[in-house]
Amino acid sequence: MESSSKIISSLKRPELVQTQAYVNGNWVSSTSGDSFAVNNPALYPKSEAKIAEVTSMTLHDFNNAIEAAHRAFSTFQKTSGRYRAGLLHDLYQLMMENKDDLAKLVVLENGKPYADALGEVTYAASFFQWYSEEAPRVYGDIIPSSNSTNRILAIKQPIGVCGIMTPWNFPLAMITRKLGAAIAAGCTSVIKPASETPLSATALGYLSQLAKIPPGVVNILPAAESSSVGKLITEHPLVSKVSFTGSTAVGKILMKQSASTLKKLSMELGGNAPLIVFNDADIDKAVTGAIASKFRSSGQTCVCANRLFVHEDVYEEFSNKLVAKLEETTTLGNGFSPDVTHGPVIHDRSMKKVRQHIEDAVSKGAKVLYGGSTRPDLGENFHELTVLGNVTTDMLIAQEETFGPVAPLIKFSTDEEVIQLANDTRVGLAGYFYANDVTRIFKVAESLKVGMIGVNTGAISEASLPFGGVSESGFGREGSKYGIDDYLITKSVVLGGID
Ligand SMILES: NC(=O)c1ccc[n+]([C@@H]2O[C@H](COP(=O)([O-])OP(=O)(O)OC[C@H]3O[C@@H](n4cnc5c(N)ncnc54)[C@H](O)[C@@H]3O)[C@@H](O)[C@H]2O)c1
Ligand SMILES: O=CCCC(=O)O
Repeated sequence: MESSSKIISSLKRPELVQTQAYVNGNWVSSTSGDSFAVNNPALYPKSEAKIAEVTSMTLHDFNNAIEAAHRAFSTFQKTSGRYRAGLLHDLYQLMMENKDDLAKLVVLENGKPYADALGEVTYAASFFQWYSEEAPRVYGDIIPSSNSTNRILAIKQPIGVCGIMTPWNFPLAMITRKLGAAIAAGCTSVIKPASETPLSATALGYLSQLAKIPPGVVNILPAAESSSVGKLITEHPLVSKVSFTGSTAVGKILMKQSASTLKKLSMELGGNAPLIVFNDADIDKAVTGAIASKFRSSGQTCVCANRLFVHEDVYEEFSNKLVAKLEETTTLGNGFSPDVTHGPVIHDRSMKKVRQHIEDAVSKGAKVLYGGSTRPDLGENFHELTVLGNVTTDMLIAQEETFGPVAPLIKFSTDEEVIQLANDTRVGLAGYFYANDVTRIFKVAESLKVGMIGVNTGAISEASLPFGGVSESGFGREGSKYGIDDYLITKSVVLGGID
C-alpha cells in the first residue's frame, strides 16, 4: 500500500493540504510554534502512517480568531441572503470540483474506504448547496397585536460569532452541516476540528478562500488539545453560539461551561440506536439495512444501529442471512484498495472499547456468529466485522454505544417488550425498524424515543433531514429547513401609534 506522503503528492490540487490555521483570511502558524502529527489509522504505527505535521493553535490564537470573527460579523451580518447564497453555491461547486482530492484526504485521516469518502464529500457539499437555497429565504412574521394601534414584527437575525467543535468520523460533513447554516444566517465562525482529522478541515478553509468568503467569516484552527479550547470558546463573551458534535460526556461539560455566558447551544451527541426486525419484515431488506446502518464507517457513526432486536420467529433466518451477506459482500482493509468495503477503527481507544464489549458479552454467554477478532496482520486498528448472537440486556454492549464494528443480536417476543427494551437508554438519536403492517409502523414510530427513525431503511442521512436527537443525545436540529434556526435569533419589533 502506498505511503501517506505518496498519496498526498498524487493530489491534483496539492494546495488543498494546508498544515497551518486559517484565521481572518490568512494562513498562520501557532504563536507557540507547536505542532502535532496527523496519522493514517490504517497504517499506524508504521512510519509511513504520518500524513503531516499540523500547527497546534494556542488559546491566545483562538482568542485572536474570535476577535477577528467578531469584527467580521459587524459587516457580514448586514449582507443579503442572496449574496450569502452565492458564496455557499461557490463553496458547493468547489467541493464537487475537488471531490477526488478531498476524498483522498478523508481516507488518509479517517481510514474509511475511498467510495465512502467520496460519498462523504458529496454529502458534506450538499449542506452548502442546501443552505445556498435556504439563505435567501429567512422569513419573519407580522403578528396581529391585541392593541389595535400596534403592529408586531418578528424579524430573524444572525446570532453572532459561532464556536464550532467537530469529531473525526465525518471530518468534512460534521463541519459543513454547521458552517453552511451559519454562513446562510449571516454568522461568522471559529472552528476547532478533531485533532485526528484537521487536514480535511483546513482544506475547507482553502476552498472558502477560493470562494472569496470575506476574511474572518470562516476561521479554522487545528489544536492538539481540546478541553482548554472548549472552555475558552464556551466561556468567551464574544461567542454567542456553540455547536458541538461528539460524545454525550463532552457535550455535558461544554453545556456546563456555557452556562456562565448563557450561550445558545446545539448539541449533536452520542446514540445507542435500536434496529428492530419484526416478524412481518422483509428479511432480505432487513439484512441489507442492518449492514448499511450497523457497519457504515465500520460502526463509527452516531446513527449506527447499536442494538439489533430480532423477533424470535425470524431470528434464525435473519442471523443466517446476515452472516452470509457479510461473508459475501464485505472486505476489510486499507481504504485505498479498490475491493475494500470497510476500514479500520480510528485509534486504540476505539479498539479497546470494541474488545471490551465483545469480551464482556462472550463471558456472559453471547456467541460469536461472525468475525470476533482483531486483525493485526492488516494493522493495529483493524477489527473484523463481528456479529454476536444470544445477546442479553445485562451485557455492556446492549447498554453502551460501541462505536465500532460489532452487531449484537437480541431476541424478543412482543411489540410491547421490544419497545420497552429499545427505549431503555438515556440517549435517543436514531432508531430503525423493519415491518410491513401499517398499524404497527405508526405505533412503533410514535413510541420510539429518538429524534430520527428509519422505517424499512438503514440509511436516513441527507441534507433535507432534520438531524438531531432527544434526551441525552442532545438538542437542536441540523440540515433541513430547521437547521438555520439554530443560528438565528427572533427579534420582536412593536410599531405603535398607528391610529
Ligand atoms: N450526534 C451526532 O451528530 C454525532 C456525530 C458524530 C459523533 N457523535 C458522537 O461522538 C462520539 C464519538 O466521537 P469521539 O469519541 O471523538 O467524541 P468526543 O466527544 O471525545 O470528541 C469529539 C470532539 O470533541 C473534542 N473534545 C473532546 N473533549 C473536549 C472538551 N472538553 N472540550 C471541547 N472539545 C472536546 C475532541 O477532540 C473531538 O474533536 C460518539 O459518542 C458519537 O455518537 C455524534
Ligand atoms: O456520525 C454522525 C453523523 C452521521 C450522519 O450524518 O449520517
